[in-house]
Amino acid sequence: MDEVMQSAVERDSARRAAGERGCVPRRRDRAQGWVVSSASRVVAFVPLTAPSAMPCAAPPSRAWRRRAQRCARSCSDSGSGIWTMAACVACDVRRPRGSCRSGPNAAGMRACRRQSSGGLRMGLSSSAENWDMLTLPVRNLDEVARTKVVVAGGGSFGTAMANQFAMNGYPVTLFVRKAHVAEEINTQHRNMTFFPDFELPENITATCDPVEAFADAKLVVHAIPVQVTRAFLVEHQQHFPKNVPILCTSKGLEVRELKLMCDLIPEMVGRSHPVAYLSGPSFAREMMQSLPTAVVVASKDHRFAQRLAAMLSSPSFRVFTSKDVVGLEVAGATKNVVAIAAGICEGLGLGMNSMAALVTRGCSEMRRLAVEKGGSAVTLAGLSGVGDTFLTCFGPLSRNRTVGVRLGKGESLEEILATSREVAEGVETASALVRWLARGRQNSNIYASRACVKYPILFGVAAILEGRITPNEGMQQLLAMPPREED
Ligand SMILES: NC(=O)C1=CN([C@@H]2O[C@H](COP(=O)(O)OP(=O)(O)OC[C@H]3O[C@@H](n4cnc5c(N)ncnc54)[C@H](O)[C@@H]3O)[C@@H](O)[C@H]2O)C=CC1
Ligand SMILES: O=C(CO)COP(=O)(O)O
Repeated sequence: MDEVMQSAVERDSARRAAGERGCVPRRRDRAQGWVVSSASRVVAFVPLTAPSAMPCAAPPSRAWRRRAQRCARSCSDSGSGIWTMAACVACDVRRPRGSCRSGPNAAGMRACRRQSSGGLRMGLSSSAENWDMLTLPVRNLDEVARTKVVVAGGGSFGTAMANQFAMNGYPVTLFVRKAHVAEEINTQHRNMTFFPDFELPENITATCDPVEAFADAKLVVHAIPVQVTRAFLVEHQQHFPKNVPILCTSKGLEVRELKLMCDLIPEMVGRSHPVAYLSGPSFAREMMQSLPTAVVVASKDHRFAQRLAAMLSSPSFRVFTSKDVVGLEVAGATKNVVAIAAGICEGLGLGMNSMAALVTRGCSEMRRLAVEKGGSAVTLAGLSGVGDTFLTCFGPLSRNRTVGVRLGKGESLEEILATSREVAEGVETASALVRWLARGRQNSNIYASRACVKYPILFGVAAILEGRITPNEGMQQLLAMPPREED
């Protein structure tokens, strides 16, 4: 057992090593976990378990596997479901001498059983009040294996989401545009365009045929860039199964009609489809590496958000829920523009004082805008607000930040876009945002609106992207603003 109970540091480094080698969880072990292996050897064993349980980073010892299997069988016999087994396995890992029946959490287990006819949260920190809903989509392997998830968009985030669902046992169909991408995923289990270094689980398949893709889908994950979402839905929504739930991961504001995804998607697909929105600091590459990540799923239907959280959660992926769809959506759209500003600051070499000031004031603009549109300031202080802003402003993997850095170094926007393979949503969203803020004004008057004074960073970035001012002039204008009370 000691070899399994490694220190947190050892655990982390082993998982990171697995990620760096391009290893992915390949198959579900009989003890209800994932064997993470390279071509030649097992690198780690990750028990399939609820979010706060820690994975172990060493291959399981034979004694541990026997105990875990016994534990899992006993849970299975009592009809407690897979999450119960997983929790027991995790519990067993952490308490070498404990077992399902005699462990220190036996009382909690009984309480959970009473609450939810089989749901169990042994050793986990949060309350069990909603556990019955959380257990639903992962109650048993057969049910999970029948729950087809379709991910629309074979870009970097679509692939990372597909990987996340597939690792949790769901059969995933990636709906992609290019035949060669589908072919590579089906035959080589790799998305050679975005993640050639990662082997995908075998329960991910890909197709370009919308009829085949969406047939029998139980959940559609939307990972298509914001500006092409309308056209995408016009073309393909007819193939969606009736009332199929949708999880949207795109972040931005539509240029054409100044709509957030939470306005656009229900309008396009009809109100009968439950829709949830995922946001938060989550670089696709780090998710592929199974590096610890925390996100938020927001939906007006909290039960739906909880259901999705349960489907997505894994030892390296923590999913919070929220009802504040507007706050989360405004944050996700705006942080990309703030990240372009941060990149410009970096590209101009203005130092860390100015960077910290700029990002902080950017967060303040985001918060004011979200509250103005009906969101909550609490959301803006959370993962989808400052969390994602920090990641995108300071993280070298950010495409929006990279656009800013290149602008700051003197490249033109045309040059940058012509040489970028992936979408940087902030570019189009910036000009949509200023029009949204200055609603009612003629285009030529937008920069003379009161909103321009209230949101100087958002307007500044838009003006730079539209070529009205240079990055240097943009920064000078910010510094030249009159002193005011901090808000
Ligand atoms: N990459 C990341 O780390 C994260 C991205 N996101 C968001 O996810 C969304 C998608 O981003 P990525 O996958 O990273 O973008 P990407 O640029 O990597 O891929 C976009 C995908 O959309 C497809 N696509 C483009 N136009 C299409 C059309 N008309 N019809 C069908 N498919 C089309 C492309 O073929 C490509 O596969 C964006 O809104 C982004 O902000 C959210 C969190 C993290
Ligand atoms: O939204 C993201 C991470 O949460 C990705 O940001 P970029 O689009 O700037 O890479």
